[in-house]
Amino acid sequence: MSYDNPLHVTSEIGRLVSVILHRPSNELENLTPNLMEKLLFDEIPYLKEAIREHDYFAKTLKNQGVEVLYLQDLAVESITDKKVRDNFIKDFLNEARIYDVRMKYALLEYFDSKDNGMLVRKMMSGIRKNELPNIAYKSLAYLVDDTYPFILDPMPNLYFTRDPAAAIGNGITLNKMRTSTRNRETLFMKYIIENHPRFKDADIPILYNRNEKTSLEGGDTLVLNKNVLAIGISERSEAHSIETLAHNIFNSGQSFHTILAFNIPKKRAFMHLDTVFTMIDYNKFTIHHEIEGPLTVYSITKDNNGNIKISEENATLEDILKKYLGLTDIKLIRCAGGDKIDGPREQWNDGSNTLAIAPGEVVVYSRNYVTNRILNENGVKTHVIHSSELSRGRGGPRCMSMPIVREEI
Ligand SMILES: NC(=[NH2+])NCCC[C@H](N)C(=O)O
Repeated sequence: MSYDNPLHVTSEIGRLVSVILHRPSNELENLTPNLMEKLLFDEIPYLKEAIREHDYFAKTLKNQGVEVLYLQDLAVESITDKKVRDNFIKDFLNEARIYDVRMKYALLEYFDSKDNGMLVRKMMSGIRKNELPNIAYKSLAYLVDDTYPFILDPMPNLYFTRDPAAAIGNGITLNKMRTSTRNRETLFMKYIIENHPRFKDADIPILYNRNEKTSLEGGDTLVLNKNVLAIGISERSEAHSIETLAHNIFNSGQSFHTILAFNIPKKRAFMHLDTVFTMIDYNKFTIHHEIEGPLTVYSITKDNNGNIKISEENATLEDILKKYLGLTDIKLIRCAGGDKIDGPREQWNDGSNTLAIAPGEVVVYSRNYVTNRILNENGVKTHVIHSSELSRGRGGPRCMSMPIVREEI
């Protein structure tokens, strides 16, 4: 199946055609206990095993006919032009929180000496102070914080490709991330969209931009169908961002006419909407039972004068979904059946965070076996992947994937 546009995502469940992943690499070897909180990890994964698990994930997708693209390769292929490469390095350093000009210059020289492959790898993995021991000028900030081991912080969350950018229809959101730790990740997709031969001439609508003031992350954006989006107002995505996005989407000439904004609890276990809610079939959804309770959903539409209209929906989640998706029968499948112990345990390891690769067919983590069994009992086909190390970053199969093309449903 081929589409005129390199981005084509009009649902969460249409057969997955192409997806962007990131194979974890040395950035994970730069996690230390002191930095875990800042870098949004709860544990330190064992890299060798994480790679093995991730390769299995990629193989599972390829075996189902999915084209797997890697973020690192796309980034390298986007900077073949010398001018683009120079700008890329410049932008990267400007966002790296290195304020001393001489330090910046030393890094510029260091990056200049690398080929494109090594350049991208180093940007991702971070630079330890002891990698550049002979740096001629050490800034006061460098010297004062003697115990801080990095000149450039690593980006261990890169393998969650879902979050820094998201395809919606033929457009893309280049996200403004909630934390500065993840904000640098979005630069890669910006350069890819602007410069990679696969994307650069396609005139892709930018539905949200990384220089916005308020945050929006891809784990909060779900394309329910070609007319309706669900977006989380969450720990990571702010209400104002959703209004801006609504405005841009309604004016992008696409078929989307409604955004359902889910106001979910602002806490780490629920960081994005997709940690508590995903769509897995025409009428089936995974859900963490704690969001069924008091949950406010706002519908955002456009009135006849082209203005944005917001109304609070006073109905159950089930009725809201029925109403907006035009369905008569809906199944909400609770994480671990809503059990008081298994539910939160499996949700913590992304039991609800499934990646649909076709209607009723999902990729799931092996460790969430209670939820997986319930999915099977409900007629959902599960492709089970290993999950000892990958899950330590608090993200599941949906977080680890950025679909760019799905078949229409
Ligand atoms: N779409 C998602 N749920 N992504 C999960 C990202 C996990 C990552 N450690 C973070 O805190 O940002």
